[in-house]
Amino acid sequence: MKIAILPGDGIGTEIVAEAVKVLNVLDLKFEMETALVGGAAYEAHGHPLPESTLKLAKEADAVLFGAVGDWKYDKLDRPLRPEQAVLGLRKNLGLFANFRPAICYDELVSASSLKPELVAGLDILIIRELTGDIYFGQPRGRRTALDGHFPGAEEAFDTMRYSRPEIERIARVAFEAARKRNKHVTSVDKANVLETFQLWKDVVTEVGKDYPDVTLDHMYVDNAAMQLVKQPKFFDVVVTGNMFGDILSDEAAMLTGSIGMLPSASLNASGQGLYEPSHGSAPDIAGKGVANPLATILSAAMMLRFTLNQPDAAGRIERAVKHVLASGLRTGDIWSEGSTRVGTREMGDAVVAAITTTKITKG
Ligand SMILES: NC(=O)c1ccc[n+]([C@@H]2O[C@H](COP(=O)([O-])OP(=O)(O)OC[C@H]3O[C@@H](n4cnc5c(N)ncnc54)[C@H](O)[C@@H]3O)[C@@H](O)[C@H]2O)c1
Ligand SMILES: CC(C)[C@H](C(=O)O)[C@@H](O)C(=O)O
Ligand SMILES: [Mg+2]
Repeated sequence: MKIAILPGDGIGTEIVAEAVKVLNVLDLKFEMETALVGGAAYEAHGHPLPESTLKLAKEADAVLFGAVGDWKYDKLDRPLRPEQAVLGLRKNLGLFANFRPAICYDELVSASSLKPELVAGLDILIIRELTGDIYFGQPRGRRTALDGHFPGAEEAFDTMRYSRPEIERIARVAFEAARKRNKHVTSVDKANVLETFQLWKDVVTEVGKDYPDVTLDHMYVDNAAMQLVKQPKFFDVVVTGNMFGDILSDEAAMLTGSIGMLPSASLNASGQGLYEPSHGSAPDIAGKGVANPLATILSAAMMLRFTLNQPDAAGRIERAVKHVLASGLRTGDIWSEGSTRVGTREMGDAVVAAITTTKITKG
């Protein structure tokens, strides 16, 4: 089993180091190879996604990714910006299905932004389409406006688009996932305004006919943003497009206590996957040793379950994380009165200790 390790920038290097530490105590044989990506790769090779990094990612069974980006690259031309690396990996590896589970652990109910009764037991799966939509649609660019409110002015434009097969395949992923859960899919769109999302709604409805055992409802994205904080437990599986999924998953993160708790898996049609926390490189706390590594550690668990066929090892990591939270250890983002504040490394060490010494994480 070969894992490409791409730590990236900012807290990416700090949190990936902890996930690698956890993988190393599982008594499994992995070959791990590390490569530069994002701003770090731009500094060293002049490109955020060098050919050698892309090749390594393509050849590996799975990719463990940290995060990329920093404000200091804001002035670079878009193709050279660190964020293009993550988009390039998603496109080149065909990683169209992004799973972002928002689970509120019992121990973190008080860390959530919502009242305890709204989030206790919360378990939502956001399924975000990851290789289409306005993120990748062409044409895009800048030009002089010929019409609109200010003809003659400089304007910029992007293209929102989805094809029927793209919508069909992500819808099937969502219905299949719902079958293994609470059999409820909410498709989030903006069909009242956008042609793209009228097609989205039509296709999801058609695919839904093949899954009569799964309840399907449709919700406009603005209402979904509200319902997520009004009654989050209404949701089971949420399926949506690339941009709405990006925004709603950060919102859902705060139901779980912190974006530092939200792992993700991005899969292609053959099950190969890239695993990364849903958050970014957090330049505001980078280098301080305070970032929460649990989203990355939980992403490594998803990698073991989804791509590397090691569900027992995945379960050991997940139980170890619960055990550590139950013991009261908290990084700053999830800290509350009465708990013990720890840094990134101490949190990783505690997960390792739970795996290696605690009986409850075995078997
Ligand atoms: N997949 C990715 O690589 C990815 C994802 C999102 C953003 N980004 C990039 O990251 C950079 C920063 O973006 P941003 O500030 O909008 O989003 P961000 O997710 O990096 O940070 C948002 C806030 O959450 C906090 N935070 C994030 N992860 C945390 C963790 N593990 N523990 C504790 N606190 C955490 C940060 O300190 C910050 O206050 C930008 O360049 C952006 O493009 C990259
Ligand atoms: C860094 C950026 C390109 C990325 C996205 O928008 O998909 C990030 O916000 C995410 O959620 O993974
Ligand atoms: Mg995002």
